[in-house]
Amino acid sequence: MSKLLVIGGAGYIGCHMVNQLLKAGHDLVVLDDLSTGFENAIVEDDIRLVIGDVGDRRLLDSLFSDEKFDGVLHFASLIQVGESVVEPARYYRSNVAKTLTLLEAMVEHDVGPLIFSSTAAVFGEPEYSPIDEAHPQVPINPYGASKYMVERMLEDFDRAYGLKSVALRYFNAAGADPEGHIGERHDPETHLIPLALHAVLGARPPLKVFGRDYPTKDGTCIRDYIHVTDLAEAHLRALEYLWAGNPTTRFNLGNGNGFSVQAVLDAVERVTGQPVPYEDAPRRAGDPANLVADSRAAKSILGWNPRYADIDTIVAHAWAWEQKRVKLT
Ligand SMILES: NC(=O)c1ccc[n+]([C@@H]2O[C@H](COP(=O)([O-])OP(=O)(O)OC[C@H]3O[C@@H](n4cnc5c(N)ncnc54)[C@H](O)[C@@H]3O)[C@@H](O)[C@H]2O)c1
Ligand SMILES: O=c1ccn([C@@H]2O[C@H](COP(=O)(O)OP(=O)(O)O[C@H]3O[C@H](CO)[C@@H](O)[C@H](O)[C@H]3O)[C@@H](O)[C@H]2O)c(=O)[nH]1
Repeated sequence: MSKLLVIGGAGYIGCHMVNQLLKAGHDLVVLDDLSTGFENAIVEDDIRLVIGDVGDRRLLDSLFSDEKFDGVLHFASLIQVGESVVEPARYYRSNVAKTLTLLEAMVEHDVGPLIFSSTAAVFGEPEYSPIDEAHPQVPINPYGASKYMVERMLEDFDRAYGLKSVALRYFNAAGADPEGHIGERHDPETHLIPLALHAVLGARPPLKVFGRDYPTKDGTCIRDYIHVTDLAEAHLRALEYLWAGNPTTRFNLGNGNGFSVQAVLDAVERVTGQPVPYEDAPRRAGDPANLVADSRAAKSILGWNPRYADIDTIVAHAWAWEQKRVKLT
């Protein structure tokens, strides 16, 4: 059993990670400021939740003095691309400066290794597809740039101070815990699958399809949707990889299958048995036409094998969660 610090563990991906780490028998402390997360997303008993900011150096010093951690998983970040263009200062402060504070504290207290939540947005407009780890990194918005900067810091911190890390670049995180206890809860919600499900439930106005004039088969944008449980599994594998003494690196995480916005709406109709109310809308600024991962490195090096690659399964798990949420409210 290892002792782990999960930062941002009350958020969407973090709470699925907490669930999986507990199932794997690890001992956890969650640090979260609850700015976008939910205390009741941590459904398990006996977890120490520290409510605080990852940029609070005194808090980190006391946490790292109190407990001896075998690793840190860092999910805490601002995550909205559009907002990052309008408020870059907040994004660089939150995602870069606060992460730097964390890295400094980890080095000083000799804590490691680190698993960092990165994103496909570090690549910008793709030059080829599927996107592998060698693809040039030219982020086109402050959100992607902030994650790219942290990736660079991680390389430098390894070289200079020996801090070992893996940056995991998620493509489109989707779905929910197959057992139905937890799921996606962003406020405001900006992601396609929950918005389409909310439109089916009548909880929101019709979904806006952002652009039908992309150079794709049906004119809508293509993305690689990866189940949140499979993402969590990759973190466990990445921890084991680092504990085995392997070097600092980064991996792209997706299924390698692209689904257009229209194909996702078709899947939502198949799963819910109801049409998705939608209207066509102009393109959303900053959306690349096609983002699909080449995850062969994660598969061969980490032994990662996504279990829920089927888009209907991903949507079905999200649908089960959304129906439960509606009953809860
Ligand atoms: N959702 C996706 O599709 C996606 C895709 C690629 C990468 N990511 C990355 O995955 C990570 C998690 O994303 P998510 O969708 O779960 O987001 P989320 O907003 O649901 O979770 C983030 C969590 O971090 C906490 N947090 C934010 N700032 C904090 C701070 N300063 N101190 C302490 N806690 C703080 C929030 O309260 C929240 O619980 C992020 O780093 C994001 O950039 C997400
Ligand atoms: O109301 C909506 C919402 C989304 N879309 C489209 O659906 C696709 C997926 O959009 P969304 O679910 O918002 O995800 P992305 O914008 O692809 O971004 C996600 O995936 C990125 C990596 O691929 C991460 O960096 C981001 O954090 C994460 O939000 C895009 O083509 C959008 O244009 C719509 O047409 N209508």
